[in-house]
Amino acid sequence: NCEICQTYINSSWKIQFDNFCDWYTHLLKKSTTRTIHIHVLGNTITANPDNVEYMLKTRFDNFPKGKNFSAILADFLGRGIFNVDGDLWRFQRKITSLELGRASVKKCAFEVVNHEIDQRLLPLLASVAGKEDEILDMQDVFKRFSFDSICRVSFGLDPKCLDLSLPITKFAAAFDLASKLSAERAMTASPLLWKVKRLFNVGSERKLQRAIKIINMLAQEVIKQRRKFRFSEEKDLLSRFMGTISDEKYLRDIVISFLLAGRDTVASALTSFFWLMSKHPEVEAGILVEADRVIGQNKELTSYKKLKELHYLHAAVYESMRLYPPIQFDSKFCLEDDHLPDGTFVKKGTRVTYHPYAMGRMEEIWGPDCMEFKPERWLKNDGLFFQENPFKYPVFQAGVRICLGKEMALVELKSVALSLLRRFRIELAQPQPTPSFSPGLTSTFRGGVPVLVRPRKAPS
Ligand code: HEM
Repeated sequence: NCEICQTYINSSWKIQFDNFCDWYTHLLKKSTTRTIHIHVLGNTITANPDNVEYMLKTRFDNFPKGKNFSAILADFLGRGIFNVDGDLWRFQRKITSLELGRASVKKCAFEVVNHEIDQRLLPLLASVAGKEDEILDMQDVFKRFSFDSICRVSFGLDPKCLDLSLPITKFAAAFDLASKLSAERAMTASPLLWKVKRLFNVGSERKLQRAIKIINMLAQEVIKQRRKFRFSEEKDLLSRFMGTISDEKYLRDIVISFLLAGRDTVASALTSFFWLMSKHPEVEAGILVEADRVIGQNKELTSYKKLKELHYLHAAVYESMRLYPPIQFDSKFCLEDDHLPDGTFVKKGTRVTYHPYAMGRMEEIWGPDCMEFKPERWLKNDGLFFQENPFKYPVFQAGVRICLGKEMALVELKSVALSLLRRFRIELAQPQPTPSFSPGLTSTFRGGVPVLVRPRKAPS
């Protein structure tokens, strides 16, 4: 009898909303506690920062990923860090945070990313700049860029050196499909539906298994090449794992989790950032003015230290992910009956989801102008960036399992933004008033983002 569940089952939310997350945002705004429950999914969803802090920090142990959710992603992510709790998670988190936390890795990430930009991204854009008939899908370009970057930083490999039986685009398509079909599993009213399909290897489950097979080939090749290049002498994340794990399947799961972590999130953040830039020339101008002041006119960015001095750019990147978080929502599983700080009772076994996309649109968190794109909201009077409470902005998650690649991601986002904006003006090839997202584990623009690239008259 629940109206919301009826709307979910017959998909009638599509009449009013372009995106599923917009419908949830609407429901969460109407709720006085900013928490709702979708009975048919057994899912409590919240946009209340106190609840988010409670589940991600205060009562972290009572809100793990859980077996039900892990089962949904098990075929795709196996025992990779994104899909496990307990000792398996602690082990991978420890190795990863030690490796990614090293100052030398941050410096190396800056160098790798800027090398990728200079050698691949800029020449690609320059080759189409100013040509009216050359349309580029920025989303696709950013997926390639972030794939190369994560392979080089985390695995110490350039994808070009992989001896692949299929073109890299086939792997990319398989990745996108596996992410979409795995996310769709989570949206079915009963897990029985996809489990039966998997048992008989039919429909979407058949496609998913095929995509996973292709992804496994890629991960296998990464491990093979790393071994060939004498991993023990190298210092990269994969070599660290290979030094302690001999189980090939486990290593493969780890590689796949890092590809997903590093490729899709960064590509998604860059895509929505440039989509917003095409609509906000005043912000673009602000970034260029700051760059000229801090780096110097006609001078190139040469150090990680200088990048950190670009506060307006940093604010613009944060602001863009406030409105368009790469991971729009994220779910945990309640182990024992609990009460959230807003008074919501959560029964043992319930899926509990925090919703960064909706949280970025809440007036009580961001004020009455919450729907506007305003990097200034992140700056103090002295123009320095001000870090908001992470539980109000859980774009990188927050608390005990906060994203381990945050710093690396910010280096990538800011370096790409700066390099491209200083050389080109990127315009949408077709008007696209609001983004429409396709289902997936990370937010993806349906149909990509086709653009025209124009050279800037004089480099600023
Ligand atoms: C804009 C880019 C990024 C965003 C928005 C982002 C966001 C997130 C979020 C929301 C989670 C929690 C996911 C979950 O538990 O279900 C997460 C976890 C994680 N992220 Fe990121 N991420 C980004 C880039 C990266 C990059 C480049 C890496 C590189 C290695 C990375 C590595 C990780 C890892 C290892 C975890 C798992 C942490 C754990 O479970 O303890 N992320 N990230």
